[in-house]
Amino acid sequence: MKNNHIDNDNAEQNHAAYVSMKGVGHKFDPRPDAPMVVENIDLDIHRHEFVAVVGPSGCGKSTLLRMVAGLLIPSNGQVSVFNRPVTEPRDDVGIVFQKANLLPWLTVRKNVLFPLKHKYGRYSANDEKRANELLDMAGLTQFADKMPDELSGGMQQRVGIVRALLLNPDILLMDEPFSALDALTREQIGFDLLDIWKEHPKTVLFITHSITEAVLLSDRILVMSKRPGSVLDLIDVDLPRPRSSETIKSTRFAELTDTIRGYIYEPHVPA
Ligand SMILES: Nc1ncnc2c1ncn2[C@@H]1O[C@H](COP(=O)(O)OP(=O)(O)OP(=O)(O)O)[C@@H](O)[C@H]1O
Repeated sequence: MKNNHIDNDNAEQNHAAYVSMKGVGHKFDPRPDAPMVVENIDLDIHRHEFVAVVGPSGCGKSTLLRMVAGLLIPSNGQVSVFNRPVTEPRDDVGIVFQKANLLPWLTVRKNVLFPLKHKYGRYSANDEKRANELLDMAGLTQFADKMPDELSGGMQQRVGIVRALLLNPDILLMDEPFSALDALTREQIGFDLLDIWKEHPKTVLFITHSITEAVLLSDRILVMSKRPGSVLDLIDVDLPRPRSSETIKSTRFAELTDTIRGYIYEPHVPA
């Protein structure tokens, strides 16, 4: 009976909006006549859902991500996580940026463990074990004792993802994490990310300029208009998982990418 309760609670948690944006708008310039950067964003993300955000350069994608992280408080509306308004920087989010920004004087393993050491002053043998498991999952076991400059760009980016995951955040915010990588590495690391996400479910907000990457990885895609960024569409990616290179060849994949291209390359007025 007790277990059923726990299961019901979890089911409810997973189904409820985990990250919620209601009427979110922002402008950096506080003057009343200054233009908005983003406006009227309504978005509910479920727990452990993978949501990609696409839209023209400057439409406010990173601004949205920073608001979820609590690094920026919206001028209008509210961002909440599990029904609590985000009012300050959250320490339960992992952020992965375009560049891994590894510390060049630490080995890969020590880079991955660094945030724990920084946060708690130390890390345990169990943390080290988890770091090794995640590094293994990311195909980096052989490189754990190497220095960052001995790794390729794709490997460094994998280290950055492992570093963000080791803190076991419930929310993973990814801001164009693969944009500095070549196309092949980019596709492979996308599949690696999906494997890790399956093993360690997280709520993911993933910003990308690549329409194919958005379709390949996510459950839903938020398509934003040009500045001031607002919601043009929220597209369900009804492609079966696990996704693979076969997925890319499917008719449905082509249909979904075409729909998004239509939004990005043809002028559209938000509804
Ligand atoms: N700290 C800031 N102060 C003033 N303006 C800012 C600040 N940060 C971002 N902006 C402006 O807000 C707008 C949205 O920026 P943001 O980085 O969120 O867009 P984006 O969609 O992520 O862009 P890109 O795809 O080019 O990375 C841009 O016009 C940018 O110049």
